[in-house]
Amino acid sequence: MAQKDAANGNGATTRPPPTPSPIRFSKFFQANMRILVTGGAGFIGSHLVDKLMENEKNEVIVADNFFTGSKDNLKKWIGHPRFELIRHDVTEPLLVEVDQIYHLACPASPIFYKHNPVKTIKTNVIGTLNMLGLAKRVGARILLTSTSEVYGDPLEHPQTEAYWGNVNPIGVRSCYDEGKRVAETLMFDYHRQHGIEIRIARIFNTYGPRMNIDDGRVVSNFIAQAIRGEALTVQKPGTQTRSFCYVADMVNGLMKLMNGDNTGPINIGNPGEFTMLELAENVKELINPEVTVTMTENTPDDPRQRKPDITKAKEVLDWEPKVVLRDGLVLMEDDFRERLAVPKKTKA
Ligand SMILES: NC(=O)c1ccc[n+]([C@@H]2O[C@H](COP(=O)([O-])OP(=O)(O)OC[C@H]3O[C@@H](n4cnc5c(N)ncnc54)[C@H](O)[C@@H]3O)[C@@H](O)[C@H]2O)c1
Ligand SMILES: O=c1ccn([C@@H]2O[C@H](COP(=O)(O)OP(=O)(O)O[C@H]3OC[C@@H](O)[C@H](O)[C@H]3O)[C@@H](O)[C@H]2O)c(=O)[nH]1
Repeated sequence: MAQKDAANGNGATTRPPPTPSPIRFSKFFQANMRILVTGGAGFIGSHLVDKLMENEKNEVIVADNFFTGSKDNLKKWIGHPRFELIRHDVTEPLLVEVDQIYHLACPASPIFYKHNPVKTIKTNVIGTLNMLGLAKRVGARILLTSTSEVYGDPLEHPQTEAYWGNVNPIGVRSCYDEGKRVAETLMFDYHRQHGIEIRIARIFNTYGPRMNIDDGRVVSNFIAQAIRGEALTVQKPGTQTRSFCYVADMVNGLMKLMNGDNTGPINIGNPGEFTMLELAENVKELINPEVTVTMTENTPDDPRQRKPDITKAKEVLDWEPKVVLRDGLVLMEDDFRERLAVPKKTKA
């Protein structure tokens, strides 16, 4: 029971939250909500920025080092009076005046986060410390995009937020898994010690338009392979499972979490669970029935199963995903075909 309470973030704060800028309480000047999105040039971040920019009361600042993200993802906002883009690495302090911080900066694809593992840890630990320091100074609310990888290779299925996980602390994925676990710890310590308003989302594998074509994650790999007419590379054994969430559902969940009352951690993901062989069959059927499926070597510590229990998100956020995998794959196909310049064959 103690485990459940701690996982739900019931640790009491010892201090009142820091005071936000006086402009928040100004009588005559209607200030906009100033929102910082770290990692906003990336896949999820840029979709979040699109949604935040729809609200004319929001001013959005993106801070990104462009390691996996791109200005291209934000091109429609560059030059907009309510939008600012800063080339910045979150491992360095950032001085901006904001009311909310969506802290996404961190490579998400295993290929990229394993590329420079020490940098990945610095991004998760020093980057999160810096953003918490900023939140403390300006009295901002901060949301961390944590991950299903905090559950490691889970021994409980599906995973609830109360599960403490089964993570290898010294493996090749640890820079990310353990990095995010420390980031969660820092969030709760700043909350308890300094009264910072925190929100933690545990995101499950998310897919959709605008993913890097060479991102290396399974959905983008299979879709690009199917469009190019290449074999779909299922890593062994192929029976490992994942739950895939469409990006629009994810953004909706993150915004509800930020603007709600619950600190989290809260699982945000789609509970539909598929083996990688099933995913390959779906992609093949929907996108290119002529491609073959080939079995390839897997990487160390690949989790065997993952499925979110989203009871808490339903209860406290009134959130659940709307887009089923087969619909989401088709939406993503259109975007990938455009970027790969391979139009759909029309039936003769
Ligand atoms: N997409 C998923 O399936 C998934 C699942 C779980 C958690 N998440 C988390 O969500 C967040 C966004 O994921 P994504 O899929 O959009 O990944 P992404 O790689 O497309 O985006 C990450 C962004 O962060 C930037 N970045 C990386 N290191 C940085 C640094 N040190 N300083 C500043 N910017 C930096 C990158 O350039 C990129 O724009 C990440 O924190 C990731 O861990 C994603
Ligand atoms: O070409 C491929 C790529 C991957 N895979 C398999 O597909 C499964 C999913 O792999 P992905 O690379 O998409 O990523 P994972 O689900 O392991 O991690 C993902 O979800 C949790 C997030 O925190 C991570 O940031 C995200 O990358 C793995 O079992 C992997 O072995 C293939 O079968 N073929």
